[in-house]
Amino acid sequence: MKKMYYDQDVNWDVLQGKTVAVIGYGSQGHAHALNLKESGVNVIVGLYEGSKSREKAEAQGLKVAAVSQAVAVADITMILIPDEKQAKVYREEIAPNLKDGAALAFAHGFNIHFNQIIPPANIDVFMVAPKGPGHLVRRVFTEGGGVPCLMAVQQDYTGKARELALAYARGIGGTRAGVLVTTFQEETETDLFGEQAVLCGGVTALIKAGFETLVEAGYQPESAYFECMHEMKLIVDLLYEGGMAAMRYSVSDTAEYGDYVTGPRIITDATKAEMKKVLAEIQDGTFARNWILENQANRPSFTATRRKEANHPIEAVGKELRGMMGWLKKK
Ligand SMILES: NC(=O)C1=CN([C@@H]2O[C@H](COP(=O)(O)OP(=O)(O)OC[C@H]3O[C@@H](n4cnc5c(N)ncnc54)[C@H](OP(=O)(O)O)[C@@H]3O)[C@@H](O)[C@H]2O)C=CC1
Ligand SMILES: CC[C@](O)(C(C)=O)C(=O)O
Ligand SMILES: [Mg+2]
Ligand SMILES: [Mg+2]
Repeated sequence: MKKMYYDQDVNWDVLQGKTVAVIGYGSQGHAHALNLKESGVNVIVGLYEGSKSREKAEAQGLKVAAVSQAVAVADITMILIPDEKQAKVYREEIAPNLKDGAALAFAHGFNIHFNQIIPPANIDVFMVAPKGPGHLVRRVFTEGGGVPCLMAVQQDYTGKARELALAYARGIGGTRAGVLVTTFQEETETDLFGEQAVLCGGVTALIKAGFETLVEAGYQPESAYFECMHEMKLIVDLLYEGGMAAMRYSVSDTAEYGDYVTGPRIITDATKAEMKKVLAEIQDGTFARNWILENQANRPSFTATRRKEANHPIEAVGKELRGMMGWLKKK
């Protein structure tokens, strides 16, 4: 197995006396800022004038400043605003304020790998990319655990970039779970592939196809929802905790037999061939170009699809059923 880095491998001293500017206070931003602060790091959150997030960050005990001011006082600037907004904010507010020898950090390699941000030579550039949604990076940390991270160094101007990245990963809880060294290219391509083909695109397409098949055959939507969406989390929890063996141990032998004979009829060689095409379009920049152009055109296709997806019948029945689950309402 490749070397994995854990808490005991970290030189925590490299963060002593340093200030981290966390730019953005959304999914990843709030998790990084709060986890770092609770790990004893001096954090300042950078937001724009009139940002909706300001009140929340301040209420949670964080210092907040304009992006330019936060970068100017920071030793490490972690960019945690949406990928499609990063290049403009970098050009206008971050680049002019970066100190010689400071570090610029990312949680995803898109803008560096696809040349949307080209940093100057006199800074460190690293990535700490949690392999999980920001709200879970925060929740798991408060429960004493961590989310595994990928770590990469693109520029090592100070000679300390790797130590700094590892210490940063510890500050957000990553080295509790394990940190793997990678490159910006590998993280960018695997992350885009994973979210499109498996984690987000693949899973939602599978759930919708299952739900529609049952409802179109005359079964109750509530029953189809429990079967295809609600129980997905409970099955995935077992995969998370103990791999496929733990899931197959807990389900009935009838389910395990069905898993073996039917799974390969659903995800076929044709599905894998399509996955390879998706990966090729990520690798050759086609996906990145389409996403950048979609944003330049003010997201017509993204907005229309988001609206259509929100109106899928599984969302209406799910909302009603989840409304009766008191423990979910509290979250
Ligand atoms: N979401 C995730 O779990 C993961 C994300 N990543 C990566 O992390 C990065 C951040 O993604 P994510 O957390 O989803 O981002 P979000 O969409 O959650 O970021 C929203 C935050 O950015 C702020 N923001 C928006 N525009 C600006 C601006 N011009 N200046 C300052 N702040 C601004 C928003 O403020 P307001 O609300 O006031 O508009 C809000 O606080 C990306 O690179 C992404 O690929 C990596 C792993 C997982
Ligand atoms: C799976 C989606 C993700 O890559 C993530 C939570 O890791 C993202 O970009 O949000
Ligand atoms: Mg990801
Ligand atoms: Mg991603």
